Amino acid sequence: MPGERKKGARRASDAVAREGDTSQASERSKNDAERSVNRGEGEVGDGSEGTLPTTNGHTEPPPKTIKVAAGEMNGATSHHPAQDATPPMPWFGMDIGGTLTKLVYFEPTDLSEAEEESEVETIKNIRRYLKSNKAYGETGHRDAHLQMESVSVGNRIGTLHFIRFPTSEMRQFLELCKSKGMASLASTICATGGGAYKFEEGFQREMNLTLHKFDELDSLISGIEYIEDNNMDSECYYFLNPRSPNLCQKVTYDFSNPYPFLVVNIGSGVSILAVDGPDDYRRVSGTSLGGGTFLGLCCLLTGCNTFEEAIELAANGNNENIDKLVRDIYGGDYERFGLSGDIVASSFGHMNSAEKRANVSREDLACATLITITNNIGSIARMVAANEKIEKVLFVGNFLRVNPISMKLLSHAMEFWSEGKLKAIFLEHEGYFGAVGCLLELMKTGDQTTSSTTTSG
Ligand SMILES: Nc1ncnc2c1ncn2[C@@H]1O[C@H](COP(=O)(O)OP(=O)(O)OP(=O)(O)O)[C@@H](O)[C@H]1O
Ligand SMILES: CC(C)(CO)[C@@H](O)C(=O)NCCC(=O)O
Repeated sequence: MPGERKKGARRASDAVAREGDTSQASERSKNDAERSVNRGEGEVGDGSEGTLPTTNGHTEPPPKTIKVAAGEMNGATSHHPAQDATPPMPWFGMDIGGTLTKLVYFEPTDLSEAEEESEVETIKNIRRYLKSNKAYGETGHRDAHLQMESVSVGNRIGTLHFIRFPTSEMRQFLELCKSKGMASLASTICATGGGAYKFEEGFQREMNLTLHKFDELDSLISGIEYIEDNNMDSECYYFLNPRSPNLCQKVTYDFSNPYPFLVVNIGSGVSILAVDGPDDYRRVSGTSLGGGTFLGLCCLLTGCNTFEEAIELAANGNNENIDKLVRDIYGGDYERFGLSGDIVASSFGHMNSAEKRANVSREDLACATLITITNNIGSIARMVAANEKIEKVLFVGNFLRVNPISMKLLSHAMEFWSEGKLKAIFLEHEGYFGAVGCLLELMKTGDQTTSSTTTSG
């Protein structure tokens, strides 16, 4: 595994007031576990527009308003010295992953009079189109519940909007961009993820757009640090009593003293990073058994077609019809080594029996697949954490979207197998950090990478 130390990701929040000198931070950490948030078993999002559930299936809270330091909330008529240093609008960060493309759109809310007057119609139309819809074409979605208001990016104040679509729909996305006049606006778009390389030529050919590429792991880390800084009261959480349906609670986690921590990014595949400081991380491990494996196997085994369907099936299944448990082998616990009878001894271990195979449901198959993949990721994360002597483990990536089963399993596995030493921490913006990091890079570029807007629509 590559273990090269990477320096380069920078802490990027600067202008937003961060509560927290050291004394406040330690006060906060004392209170850490105690600010509990309503918690229930998550229902599965069906992706239907206007009714997107939050991560845990609750009704969307109103978009969060972030505190901004005095003097930073410029009115619409004020002038920004910073505006000369920002690239031409519109401002997007794009993470083109193996399964999903994530798009973060930064809408400035501090436009000066001059900017408003000079803003071309095409940009106004794009803003209107993005904001007035939650669905774009057949498969694009805006996660309105994740929207962040009054945030500072590159010395500008505005709203962050979070949008995703399947990477397999890239051609349709390019068509949509063309139809909205995007191709005529900027000569460069900032992108990260493997697709920034794979689709570079396509963007150039179809849209006459040059992709300005950023490394996906640099972007991931800087995006995590930025969002955590700017949404610090409600970004990180963990589960208390993850195994108990009645006692399980989602609790906010104070991450104001973060280093060192491990990031387990569960996308199509899994990357594991050790983060030792703001500019200091290494990719220490990874596995090809990730979110893509779960979805691929589930489609094969159950005939389902979407991630949402796979998760819903899993929520209604019983893995014990598929997996061989310790008690199926021992008749009870394996006491000598602390293996309780209800631990999975062999994933899919019952499936060599024709009789058992005849009695399994699609739900059982989806459930066992989800548990198999999740437990394997949990085991690897635990071994890496032990190896690196790191106790805080951040799980991110869209595999955790609408997936409380895996989050609770990971929470339990981390705590149980480490005898309480390791903590599984989750982040509300799950799979969007790479795109955010990419946006931060764009906002640093000024006029260097993008040509000025020349057309009106
Ligand atoms: N609507 C969805 N469609 C497809 N997969 C989804 C969806 N929602 C969640 N997922 C899960 O999220 C995974 C993709 O996560 P993510 O977007 O973080 O990774 P990626 O960037 O596409 O992959 P990689 O980083 O490996 O290139 C899928 O493999 C699937 O398990
Ligand atoms: C290839 C990437 C980095 C693409 O995001 C990701 O899918 C991944 O980390 N896969 C696992 C590769 C490994 O076995 O380490």
